[in-house]
Amino acid sequence: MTMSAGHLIVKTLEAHGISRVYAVPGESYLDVLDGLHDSSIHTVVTRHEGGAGFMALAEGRLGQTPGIAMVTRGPGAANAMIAIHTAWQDATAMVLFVGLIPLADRGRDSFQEFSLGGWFSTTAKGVFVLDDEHQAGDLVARALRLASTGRPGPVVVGLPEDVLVRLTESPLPALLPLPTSAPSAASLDALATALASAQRPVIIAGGDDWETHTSVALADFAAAAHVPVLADWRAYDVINHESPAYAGWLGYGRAERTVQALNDADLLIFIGCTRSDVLSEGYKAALNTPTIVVSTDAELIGHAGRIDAHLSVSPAELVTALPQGGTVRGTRGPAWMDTQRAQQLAFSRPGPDGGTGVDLGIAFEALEAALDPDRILTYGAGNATLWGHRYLSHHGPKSLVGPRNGAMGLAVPAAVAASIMYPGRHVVAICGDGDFFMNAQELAVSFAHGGTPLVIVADNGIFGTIVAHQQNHYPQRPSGTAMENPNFAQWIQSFGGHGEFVETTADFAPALERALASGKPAVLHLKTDPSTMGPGTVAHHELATR
Ligand SMILES: CC(=O)[C@](C)(O)C(=O)O
Repeated sequence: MTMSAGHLIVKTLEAHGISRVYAVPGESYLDVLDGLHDSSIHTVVTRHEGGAGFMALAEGRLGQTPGIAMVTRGPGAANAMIAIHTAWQDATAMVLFVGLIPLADRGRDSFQEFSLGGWFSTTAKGVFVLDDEHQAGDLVARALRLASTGRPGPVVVGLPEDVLVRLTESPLPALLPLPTSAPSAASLDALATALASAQRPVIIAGGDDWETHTSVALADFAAAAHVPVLADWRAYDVINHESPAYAGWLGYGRAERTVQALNDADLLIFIGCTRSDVLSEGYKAALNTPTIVVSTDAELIGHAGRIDAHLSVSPAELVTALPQGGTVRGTRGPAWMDTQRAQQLAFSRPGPDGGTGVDLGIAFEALEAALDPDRILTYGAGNATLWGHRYLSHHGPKSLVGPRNGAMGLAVPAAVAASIMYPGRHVVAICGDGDFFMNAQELAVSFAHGGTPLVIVADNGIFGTIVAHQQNHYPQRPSGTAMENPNFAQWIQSFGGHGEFVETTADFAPALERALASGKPAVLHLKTDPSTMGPGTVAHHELATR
């Protein structure tokens, strides 16, 4: 069948199971937009390309296909860059389509021209340009595949506007199954032997590649084998927090004890993640501990320190092939795991922070109790996220989106996308005031597409993480870290949403109940104490020195 390259791109996306694209329109890719007009794909128009990119990232993390964003030429690509960096560092599958200037105008510094490869090549798995209309389908199929295989990540595809309208008779590309593998009997034996002789093993699980049954299999195995499981930074949803093996998480704001567990361990098994900069506390913790890594990334990008074995399989391929946990206990009793677990339960038990305004320690206890177990939580960056990390629980995979690269502005667009994807589930963005207003505009998209996210904004009027660093290095000289905020409750009300301005701790729980019952996109604007830098025992100086 004859069709334009732009339409063939849309047909290929449909055939690959893509159900939504997140787009800021541009005249450079009109033909793709035209193809979307009659497509089963739902086009979610966002208000900023950073929002489109972050929503695609959320789709890639919470769904079954890479997330798709579409933007136009230099300005659009520039705005979308933050999501590509995040998807790269976080290892999340997404494809960014960028409409480009016509081929004939190339190299003349024509209107909005830029170098796609120059901008993205160091932070994407691949950068392709469609220079031949007959390749349109194959290029899209290749981009989707590359985004998902090995270490997942972002792929960028440039679409010159004149190539998009050319006609082609190329057929839809065949759907290629993704590669599968299985751990060898020898590597499983070696893993079992190492586990059976370890007294203090720890499993560290992370990445996006978890489903309910694989997460349950991991939890069952670990509990029976008496091995505590720690979650990677902002991958806390890899395991049900009610599992007796779940022992907390690593990364900024972590319990001291989780790092201690790494340092005390005599065997570390990383599944779906690596001993990264953040996990190793800046390339310091447990670098020389006997280590088994389970990852489909042959290069193990970002891994620091010792490796005794690398099983090149996915978490699913490993955990469904594991022996019964009870067979690899050796002489290890439950004490090591139980101690870690007990300490995690204590760490995650909310308590008051003190200070003025809304006490987040108390508010988050109410939040944890009010949310359904299948809640989806989204985060941006900043100290405000730490209350959620510490006090809110996950009960299964694909229920968290947070920037492992520390990118601000992710929480709102991720929540909007999550709520469009999963209507009826509680979706809550946990934001500081800095993070919230970096991409707050994307809440407008919820009104157009039916999502009902709740945003909790902890407004202390400062970029708190940076103030914590300043207190450590330049005491009593805060500089460049203050903000003036509008009333965010009135702001969301002006859209037709539910907004409440909450100034006292006692007012929080009733406001939360009303927000969840409202059936509308909602913002709870909490005034909080700028001198409270983090939850509970996370002291100012401790965050600042990390
Ligand atoms: C704690 C902090 O602000 C970080 C590390 O930048 C983040 O939240 O990503």
